[in-house]
Amino acid sequence: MTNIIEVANIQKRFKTKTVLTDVTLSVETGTIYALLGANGSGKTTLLKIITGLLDQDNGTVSISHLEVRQHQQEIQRLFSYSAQASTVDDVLTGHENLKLIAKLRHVSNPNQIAVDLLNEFKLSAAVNKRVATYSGGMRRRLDLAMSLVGDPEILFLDEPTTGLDPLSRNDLWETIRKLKKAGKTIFLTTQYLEEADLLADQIGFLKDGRIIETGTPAEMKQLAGPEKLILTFETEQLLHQATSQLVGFDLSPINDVSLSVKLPDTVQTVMDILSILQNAALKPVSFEVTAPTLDDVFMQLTKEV
Ligand SMILES: Nc1ncnc2c1ncn2[C@@H]1O[C@H](COP(=O)(O)OP(=O)(O)OP(=O)(O)O)[C@@H](O)[C@H]1O
Repeated sequence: MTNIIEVANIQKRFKTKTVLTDVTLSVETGTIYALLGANGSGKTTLLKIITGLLDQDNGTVSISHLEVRQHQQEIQRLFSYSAQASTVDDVLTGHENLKLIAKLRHVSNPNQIAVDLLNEFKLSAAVNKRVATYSGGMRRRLDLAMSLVGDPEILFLDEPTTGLDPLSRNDLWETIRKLKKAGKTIFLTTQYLEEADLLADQIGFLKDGRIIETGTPAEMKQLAGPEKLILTFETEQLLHQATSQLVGFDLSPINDVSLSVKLPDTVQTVMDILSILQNAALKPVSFEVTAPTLDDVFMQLTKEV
């Protein structure tokens, strides 16, 4: 696998405000990279720098081994950029919007491209309707369709599902997955942990102008610690008895009748614990193994030190 995007030591300040301190990341060809960060953490600024819309103060960006600032024109053919604010024209229909972009990008047969993309993005029913009448989900789908005119290798999507209802969000996730299957490289920004978890091959966590953690969703979740076993007993007294039997395990009380146990080796530790409880005739009313979520990691990483 080769890296199609390489970002090294990017710094950016607006007047006296430093937004990006030192950002380094890379994206493998044909994968989805999710840049995760809170509001105002600098995601859009970084995206604009990577796509050459904004100049950095320091550091380098290359796409397909070409330095972005030196090769603006060659690079622009390789990617599309879907900004947070929709760029579709409200007074035009979906078909007209697509045809216009196709003409601007000098694509042959703009009419056919528009028809094909409207079909692909389930917008054919609205082909002759003005975009002003579209729902948020349809508008985002049209945005994405427009970004595919000219068949770019890389798609930059700035918060693609912000403001969408859960159904439209799911639809869009499905579309993004399909685009990856078709070989596209996708770089998206998001505030949604679930989105990063479900879509990304790699997540970069942006905070205080740096990527403070990076990894697969599974690796990121490991930062929040191992899985836990939640045990619930019928009475407080039974819980006390169980606690005194489970010496040497990493226990934390949850409430009067429940506790959690950290599981360094999930299956073995659960078997050991249940066997100890069985021998002591202490039957819990329920037990559940819980995996850490990206929410746990987010909480941990955004905690002020
Ligand atoms: N042109 C500008 N001039 C001055 N400050 C700016 C400019 N653009 C962005 N900023 C500031 O830089 C910081 C990062 O903004 P940016 O839009 O990159 O964050 P973000 O992570 O994309 O946030 P959001 O999720 O809210 O879109 C913010 O504090 C913002 O006010």
